[in-house]
Amino acid sequence: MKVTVVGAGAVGASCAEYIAMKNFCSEVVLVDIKEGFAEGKAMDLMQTASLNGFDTKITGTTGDYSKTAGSQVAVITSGIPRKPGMTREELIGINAGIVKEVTENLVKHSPEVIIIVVSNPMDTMAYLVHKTSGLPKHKIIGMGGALDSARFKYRLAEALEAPISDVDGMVIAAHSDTGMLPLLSKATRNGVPVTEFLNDEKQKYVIEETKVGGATLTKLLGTSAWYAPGAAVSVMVQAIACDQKKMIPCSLMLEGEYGQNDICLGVPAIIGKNGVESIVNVTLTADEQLKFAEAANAVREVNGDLKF
Ligand SMILES: NC(=O)c1ccc[n+]([C@@H]2O[C@H](COP(=O)([O-])OP(=O)(O)OC[C@H]3O[C@@H](n4cnc5c(N)ncnc54)[C@H](O)[C@@H]3O)[C@@H](O)[C@H]2O)c1
Ligand SMILES: O=C(O)C[C@H](O)C(=O)O
Repeated sequence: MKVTVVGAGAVGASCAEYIAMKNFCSEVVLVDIKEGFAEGKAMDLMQTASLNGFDTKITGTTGDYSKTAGSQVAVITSGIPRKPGMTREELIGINAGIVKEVTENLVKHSPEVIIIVVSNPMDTMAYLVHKTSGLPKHKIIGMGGALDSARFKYRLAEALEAPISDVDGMVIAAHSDTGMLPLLSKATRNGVPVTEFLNDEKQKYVIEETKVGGATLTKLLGTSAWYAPGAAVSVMVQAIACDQKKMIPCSLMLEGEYGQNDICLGVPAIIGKNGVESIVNVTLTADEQLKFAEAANAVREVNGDLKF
């Protein structure tokens, strides 16, 4: 499988590295706008191949999309990241233009491509790709839930004082500081609801720390995170490449599911060779339904700032 990653910055390079290390792709093409940057990252990564034992060929290009032709999957990470104190939504002014232009270039050279959208504000950028790419809806997947769920599991393991392999859980709704919905009611430790182990204070801690997971790292790093985002994308690319039919929460165009229409929001989905194989309808509590609807209202407002 040939995969293109647009944006050879922190997330793009990390994602290319994880994909290569897992050795399931024949080729990864990195694209960046900064002269020589993608070529340099590709060369540096290729020089880890003999050390890390992978055969994936990684190449780089400065904006030559003919090199991406025939990609089955493309990941859009191009755009600016937030700085401490900013919200993801504040990035829309710069990132919308970048994501639109990149999408047009990708589809021109790979009309059958499946696009994974990473650039922020991600739910709105995924919506923009739907409105501008002409691709069918099962081929556009926003990455947020996979990362947020990994952070949820990290916080659950911390609160439970348990190994992460013992815990399971999922985050849906918006990829934003306020609109994330960690499904505590469904989270388990080896099949036992975590609510049986955690008191109210610990439950609240896990939920709040999960929601601001990206902001916490941005404050510590001075820019946003890249290892877990890169790993989350690689899991999604592998689910497509290997037709795993894995259930992963992703930001998808909703047409009636979860009571929403004409919006991209995080919902559990089965991911396989066609991209989105199906959306999974999970029964939410009344409180979760309310929070999901509130998150949708907030994302809809941000989408209103888009110009097509
Ligand atoms: N959805 C998520 O969960 C998630 C997670 C982490 C980061 N992000 C977002 O991903 C984006 C990238 O973050 P980063 O930390 O990698 O930033 P970064 O600055 O390290 O890398 C971005 C790269 O995009 C390139 N770029 C800009 N315009 C381009 C264009 N038109 N064509 C090709 N390349 C272009 C830049 O030159 C840069 O190398 C940000 O918007 C960030 O908010 C999203
Ligand atoms: O927090 C950010 O701005 C980047 C990304 O969305 C993340 O969650 O790490």
